[in-house]
Amino acid sequence: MTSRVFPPNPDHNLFTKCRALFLALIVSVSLVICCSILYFLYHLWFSVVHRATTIPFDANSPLKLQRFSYKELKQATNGFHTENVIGKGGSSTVFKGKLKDGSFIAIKRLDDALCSQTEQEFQNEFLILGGLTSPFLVTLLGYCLEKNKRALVFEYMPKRSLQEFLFGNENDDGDGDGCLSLSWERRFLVILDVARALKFLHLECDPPVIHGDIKPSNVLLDEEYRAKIADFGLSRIKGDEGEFGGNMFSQDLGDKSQDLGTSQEFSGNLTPDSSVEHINEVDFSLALQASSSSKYSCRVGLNVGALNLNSLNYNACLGENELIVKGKETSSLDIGGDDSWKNKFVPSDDDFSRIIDHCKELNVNASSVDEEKPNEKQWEKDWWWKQEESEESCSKDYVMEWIGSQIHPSKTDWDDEEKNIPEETELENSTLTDKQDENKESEGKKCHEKQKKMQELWKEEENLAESSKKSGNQKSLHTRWKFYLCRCKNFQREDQNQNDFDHHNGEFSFRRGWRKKKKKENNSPSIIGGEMTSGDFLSSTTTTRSMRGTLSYAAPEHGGCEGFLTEKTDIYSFGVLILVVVSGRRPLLHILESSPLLKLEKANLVSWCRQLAKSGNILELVDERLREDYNKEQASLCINLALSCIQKNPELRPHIGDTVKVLNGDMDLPAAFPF
Ligand SMILES: Nc1ncnc2c1ncn2[C@@H]1O[C@H](COP(=O)(O)OP(=O)(O)OP(=O)(O)O)[C@@H](O)[C@H]1O
Repeated sequence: MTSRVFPPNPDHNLFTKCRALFLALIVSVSLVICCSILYFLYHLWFSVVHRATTIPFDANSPLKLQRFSYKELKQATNGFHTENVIGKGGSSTVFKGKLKDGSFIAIKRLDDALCSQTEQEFQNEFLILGGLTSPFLVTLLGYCLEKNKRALVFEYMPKRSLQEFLFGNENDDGDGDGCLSLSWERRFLVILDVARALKFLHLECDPPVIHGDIKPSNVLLDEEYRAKIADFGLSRIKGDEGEFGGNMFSQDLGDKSQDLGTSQEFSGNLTPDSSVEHINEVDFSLALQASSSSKYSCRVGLNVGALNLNSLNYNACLGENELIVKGKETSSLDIGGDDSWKNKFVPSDDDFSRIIDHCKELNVNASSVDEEKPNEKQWEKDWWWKQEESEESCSKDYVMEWIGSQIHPSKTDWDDEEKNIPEETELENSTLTDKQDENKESEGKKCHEKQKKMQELWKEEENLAESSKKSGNQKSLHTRWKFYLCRCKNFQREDQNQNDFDHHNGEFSFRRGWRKKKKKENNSPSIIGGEMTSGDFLSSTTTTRSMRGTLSYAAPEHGGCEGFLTEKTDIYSFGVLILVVVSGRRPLLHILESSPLLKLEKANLVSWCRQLAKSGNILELVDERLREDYNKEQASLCINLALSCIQKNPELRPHIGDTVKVLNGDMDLPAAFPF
């Protein structure tokens, strides 16, 4: 029987082929999808990991500044030799350099260990200052960007900073250049220059730029001692409905370069704003009553307080010869008519934990620090201590100053001083005939008396805290201060033997935190000689990282709120700066180490000035070193202007256009305003 062979079914073959093809297609598509997902995830991971240390930054986009190679800068500074160091910031060192053409430059080199904060400030300065040209601003000439190397190149300011001129420099070689070089005429011109610089930023830039960190170390002097403003790391560009600054620049500059907004346009080479004329016509007294509907009101600041920076699209792009910065607000800035924005003033637990971080920077043992948490409401209230005019506030100011001094490494701490007292008493009982010892003894007594006074103040503060506790309130600020003070004291003690930090040469500042200070012989460390103030200490704990100007110069409404900057915050700082320039004193002095005759009230320059104004004796504030060699009319004008600038209510502070007019003699100060 023969078997029957069936011919192959062509349909079946086709079906099999199609199926194989289909499977192959599915597999390859799946593979492509998987690969894409893996690729995407890898990129996501890569950007997240790298974002933690550096931030995407497209240096080619915004400005036409000279790009220096690191090698060039190295050559200009003799390999970044320490001899060429002319300044030190929180995360940067400033070098003097000489270019091949013989011209001098100042190079701000960021420390190698870049963190996002430092990079943000770098970008901020690069983008904001790089787009501005004014004789009252330090010119940014160029930059260097190589791997993790970052540097900004500025015009060199031969007379360095106003801070150094007023208070000397720890690195000063004692060549006689010091505060005495600043005659009254120079001081007055410095004040005028700073006012003009602010006028340029606030009124002649559209949108306005808010410097945000006006203080003597950021005012640099040229050969003729004319002042220019520097350090735009914390600056902000203000729009009608918000402000733009470092955070935004840094966060998404690279990512959002295609994402053009339209609502703000910022021109680097600006022409005067037409509204300036209008503002100039406003009567000064009316200006003091500026309503919140004013273009220059602090309404924006309130909005900014509630502004979520992440809700902004931002872009910077280069026009033909100018910087165009565009921003777009994509979400409502509604503050809801409530006080929620105020919460921005209140330091979070993070802020408090930052003090511990600062202490950690001292290589200290923070193991036991985890107790109390701030009472937010109380904190907000206490923030105003420094601004109140009452006697109580004065003592509080001083208490805060004193707290600052207590954690200053150069200051013997409370307990140690107490321990010293019996020693002095022993000396008293011994056969002391030596005159020197007698002096020591009386000094010891004076010191002891002051300590007692301070302890009484402390008790008063504690009693207040206790009573507020009993009445249902939570812990108040001063107890927290004491708590943190104790911590810091402990930290210091525990850390005394650490080799890698020289306490006696350390200093603390807002931006820097604790850092080493160059040792100088015969330079007894003191709060007066150093930069440390209670403000510094307070600010380190009450503020977010980006609010790092010295607290003494920071307006009360700034209050530790990130981004809460308006023109009026600059005006406040300017007011304090005027007082500092006129008096030749720091805003907060350390009483125990200054003249024993110095009264408590005088420790806080702002409070003291207000008191003098009340008693009609403001000229007492003028630097004694000027003796009678100053223009009394100008001095009292400056002090009165400063008083109007440091008013508690931002809206009552004058506009910068008016302050320039007043200084130029083109406008009178109002006869009276509340101190
Ligand atoms: N262009 C310059 N010419 C001369 N000296 C300068 C110049 N720029 C800065 N300095 C010096 O360097 C110091 C620190 O500079 P700058 O304030 O810009 O650094 P920073 O890191 O922002 O410091 P800080 O943390 O104090 O704000 C200044 O106080 C000044 O003495």
